[in-house]
Amino acid sequence: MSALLQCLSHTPLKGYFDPDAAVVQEVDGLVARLRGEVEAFDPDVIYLFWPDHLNGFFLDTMPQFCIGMAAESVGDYQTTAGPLDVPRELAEACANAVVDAGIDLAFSYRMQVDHGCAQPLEELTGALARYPVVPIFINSVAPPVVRTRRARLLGEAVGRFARERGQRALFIGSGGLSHNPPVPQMATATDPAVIERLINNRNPSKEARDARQARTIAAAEAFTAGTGTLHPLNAEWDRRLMARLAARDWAALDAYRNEDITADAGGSAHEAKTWVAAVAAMDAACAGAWKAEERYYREIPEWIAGFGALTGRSD
Ligand SMILES: O=C(O)/C=C/c1cccc(O)c1O
Ligand SMILES: [Fe+2]
Repeated sequence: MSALLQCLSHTPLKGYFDPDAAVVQEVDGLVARLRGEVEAFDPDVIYLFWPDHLNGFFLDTMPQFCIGMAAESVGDYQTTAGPLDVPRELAEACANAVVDAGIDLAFSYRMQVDHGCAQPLEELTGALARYPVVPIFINSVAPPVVRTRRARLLGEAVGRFARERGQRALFIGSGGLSHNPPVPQMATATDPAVIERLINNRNPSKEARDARQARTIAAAEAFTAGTGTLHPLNAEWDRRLMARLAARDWAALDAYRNEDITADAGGSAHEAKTWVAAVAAMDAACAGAWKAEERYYREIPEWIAGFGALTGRSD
């Protein structure tokens, strides 16, 4: 089967609070190369594993996994608002196959996606709707969150489905690695307004969105200056995870404990489960016949990101 894998960190802080020009140029160069590879591959369909940040999924009902049969971008930070090109029948068939494989997942005919989905789509393909895309949400910010093993099983089920379909498939994992942006948690929230935003903050006003973005930028500035309270980045943790993914060391990957991920790499490092799912999907789609390549890693505090990239190509 002809398949391509691109796992890439995202960050909405690009363009708002940037590192040195040389680093921006380095990442721009990386993204341009990855996009060139996607264009050359010319996928029939993209399966995009993505984490939301309390922009489309809230604590009124938080699924662990959700597949979109139709989806639209909310346009947070610098991402574009508007519809994705979701092939409805394919997404429905994928959901059927995944549930039939024993992975319970929610589904949505009105999925709202944020930068966790829109940024990699725009960066890797040039537009929200350049290619048909099946968006697959993994809860990564609202505990309890799934273990890595469940993300692997989800990915494998999607990969087996893609293999049966036989289309040229691009698998994307968006997010991670170690990082801890200022996302409020129900366990520690005391302000009723914050609690209400956690439970339901769909379609906020422009002022509310701008205020949230300003809070994130201020947190990034303090983090970079060493005066913030955010969990530090952890390059060693990130590099080890990337090596295990590249080696498809499922025993080691399945053994990650959620409490260790939070303690070692920060609350939003759970986003790396999108990489686990995407690598597992690639592995199942190719029946193991593919090669992984670690493409990039750098700690970028300005972007609150252990920033990495991993590519896989079918043999
Ligand atoms: O949702 C937000 O407001 C911020 C999200 C964020 C910040 C920094 C790095 C990331 O990967 C994020 O998703
Ligand atoms: Fe994120």
